[in-house]
Amino acid sequence: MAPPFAAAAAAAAVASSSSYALFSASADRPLLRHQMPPSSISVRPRRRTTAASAAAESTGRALLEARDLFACVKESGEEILTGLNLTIREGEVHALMGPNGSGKSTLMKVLAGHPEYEVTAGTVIFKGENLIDMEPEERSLAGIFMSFQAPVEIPGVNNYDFLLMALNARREKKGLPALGPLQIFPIVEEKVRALDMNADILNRAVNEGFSGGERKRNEILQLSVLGADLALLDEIDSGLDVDAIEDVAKVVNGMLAPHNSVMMITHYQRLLDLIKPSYVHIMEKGKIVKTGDRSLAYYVDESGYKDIATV
Ligand SMILES: Nc1ncnc2c1ncn2[C@@H]1O[C@H](COP(=O)(O)OP(=O)(O)OP(=O)(O)O)[C@@H](O)[C@H]1O
Repeated sequence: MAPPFAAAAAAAAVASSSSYALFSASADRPLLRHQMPPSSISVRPRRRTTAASAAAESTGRALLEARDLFACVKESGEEILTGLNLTIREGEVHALMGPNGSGKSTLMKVLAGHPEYEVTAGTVIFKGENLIDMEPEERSLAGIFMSFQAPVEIPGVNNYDFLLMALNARREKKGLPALGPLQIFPIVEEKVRALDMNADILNRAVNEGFSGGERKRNEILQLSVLGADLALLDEIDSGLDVDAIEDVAKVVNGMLAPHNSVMMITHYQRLLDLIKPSYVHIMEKGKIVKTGDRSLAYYVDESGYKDIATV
């Protein structure tokens, strides 16, 4: 039997960003309309930041500001985010760490507009606009991209067609002419090579039958082709071997530009050695309880964190 959302997803792939397509796929409902975050890609390796230089760097314009954010699971009403505050400025890299179940993934999904969650109090301003009022596809259009901890399949939607259609939808929104398959192929091919992916992956359905590592790389491929002002990366390092993490980090670093930002969830030091964070946040019970520079991550172990009260 055909997957229930396959036809809708195929149509929607033309029109929507990957993040919205994936929400819709997981929520088993049809996708809506075109979205196209700006693609702003240039290369600028991030330098290591000390606490002092991190503070000194906080002069960029605020990209995202969350204030006293509370959110619950829509179905059960269970409160997950419990008064979270966060400011991400242009050009910054934020690492989100903390114990299992502290709400890190939920925060990202709430920011991206996942339909399973409801914001019950607080505000989120993204590029000067009220993010909470925006539909998921509008958030994507505004420049938010989320890569999932467990990327879902979109059966029946060819991976290359998905990229081409999503990219052209974005270009259309920006008033740019559509590109033909042959025009974007060299660009996509170069990015596939940078991620050390097999080009055959472009001819397969999105994530269908992909290994865990291939799914993760495919998420980063989407990000690098489509671009984002704010990339939310949920454990892009989990399930990847060392070489793969280096490939992924290289691509993410290559996308960093003065005006775009990254927030990444990780449990591991090694990712932070490769993608240098401006700030590290420790999350506990639905809110950020500690913010510091890279050195804060050394207090985090694989089960979450050591005694944060002593940090
Ligand atoms: N849709 C949902 N339905 C029910 N409970 C949920 C849902 N989403 C999140 N939760 C619960 O909210 C809490 C926070 O989950 P979340 O995935 O955000 O944590 P996390 O910090 O990302 O954890 P991990 O490090 O294990 O990935 C968990 O107890 C989780 O079970």
